Amino acid sequence: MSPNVLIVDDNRDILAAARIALAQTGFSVTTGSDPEQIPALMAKTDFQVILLDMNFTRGVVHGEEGLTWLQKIRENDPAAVVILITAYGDVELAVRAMQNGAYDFIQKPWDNEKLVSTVSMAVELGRSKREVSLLKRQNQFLSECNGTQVIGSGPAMRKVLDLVEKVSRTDANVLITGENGTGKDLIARLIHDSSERSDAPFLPVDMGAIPESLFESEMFGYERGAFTGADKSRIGRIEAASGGTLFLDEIGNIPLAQQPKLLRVLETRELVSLGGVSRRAFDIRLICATNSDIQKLIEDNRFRQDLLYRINTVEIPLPSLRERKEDIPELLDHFLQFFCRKYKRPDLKITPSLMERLTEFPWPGNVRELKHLVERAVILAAGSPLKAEDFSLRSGVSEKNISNFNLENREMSGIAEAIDASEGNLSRAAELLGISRATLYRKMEKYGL
Ligand SMILES: Nc1ncnc2c1ncn2[C@@H]1O[C@H](COP(=O)(O)OP(=O)(O)OP(=O)(O)O)[C@@H](O)[C@H]1O
Repeated sequence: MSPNVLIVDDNRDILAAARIALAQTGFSVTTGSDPEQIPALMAKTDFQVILLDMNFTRGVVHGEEGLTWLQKIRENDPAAVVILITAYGDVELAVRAMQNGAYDFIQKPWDNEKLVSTVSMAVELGRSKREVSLLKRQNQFLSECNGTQVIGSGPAMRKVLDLVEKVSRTDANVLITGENGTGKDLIARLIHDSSERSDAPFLPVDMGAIPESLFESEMFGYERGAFTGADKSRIGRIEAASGGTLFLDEIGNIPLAQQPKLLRVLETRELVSLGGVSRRAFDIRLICATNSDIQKLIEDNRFRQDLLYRINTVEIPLPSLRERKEDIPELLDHFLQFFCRKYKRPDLKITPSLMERLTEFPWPGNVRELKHLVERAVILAAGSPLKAEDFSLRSGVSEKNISNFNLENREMSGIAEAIDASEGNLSRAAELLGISRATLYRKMEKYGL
């Protein structure tokens, strides 16, 4: 669908020239010569960009009319993207307009190419503003119904929350490390929500999901014509998070060749979009996360040390669930209550002996796996109290559980599953595992089972 652009100017020649230039490039253009028409036009059409003259009364050149109409437009639609048309050399007025919320200004007489590129950028900004506001509403909804509450009052989690509280008060770059499902995303959101940027967007980007060939255009944006198929300009993820927090998840997946480009942009806090020439400043708080051993990636020359220095001003390591077993009963109770409410089931209980078994389970997929299995148990259980089978610990792996490929994790969960299957009979468990009882004891001790 072509973007709708409204142009309001009392000079009909200006209207005609702008209409021709923009319509030729695929915009759907509406014009008006009297600003009084603006409210009615805005009620009828959803304009992605409004181009507004500064002076409408003959002989008046101080621009107050433009500023008044800018304010009215923004009252009507706070997300409206307005570009002001100013007389040549009236930079002071243009600056005032931008302080009052205009996106940009264009001086008369303009160069058509500049007009088209300014309007294209403005359309993109409006689009990403709407996306971000949708994302914000989704985030809010998710945290309300999914409980972004961070559960865990044991010493390991208290240490994490203490760090979170300290970094939230600053704008420092944070690196969150931990196995899959330990809550890296949750902690990143918590830092954002507790920071001064909480009213601005929190924009998560999965670095593993961006193909190398699209890295620059996705992150830094691109200009129209930058590559085949770039039929309009687009801002990148960094600018889309402007004013808020950019959360780069799976940072270990950034291709090595792209790392110096990201480093430069983070150092200078300025970027040039693909195919562009001008530098644009941005203002973001950066949080990164990884489940990889980043030091190992550096040793293997797959991650740059200087980029790590840039992103890990403060590092927050998240403990695996095995390392904070004390929180497991609390997490089970929390999710049990949450899913019983969600699925309108009566209060399902976990007996103390099952609680003990679940606390001893190694949970290779960490909190995500625990949450997922509680949800399944609540949906499928015949009644209260819940039984071990309701948790199907034997198939207890979560979709995203990459740490499951770790041999030690596999051994540990294999042993826990065998003990589970033999209902605590260790001779039988050793038999199932094809090892001696003594070896089983040794391994149980090793894994704290
Ligand atoms: N301490 C916690 N309290 C409550 N819920 C938690 C906690 N930690 C994690 N969760 C929940 O577990 C699930 C997985 O958490 P999250 O996505 O934050 O993990 P992650 O470390 O980012 O995982 P991945 O590395 O796979 O992206 C989410 O539903 C999250 O809400």
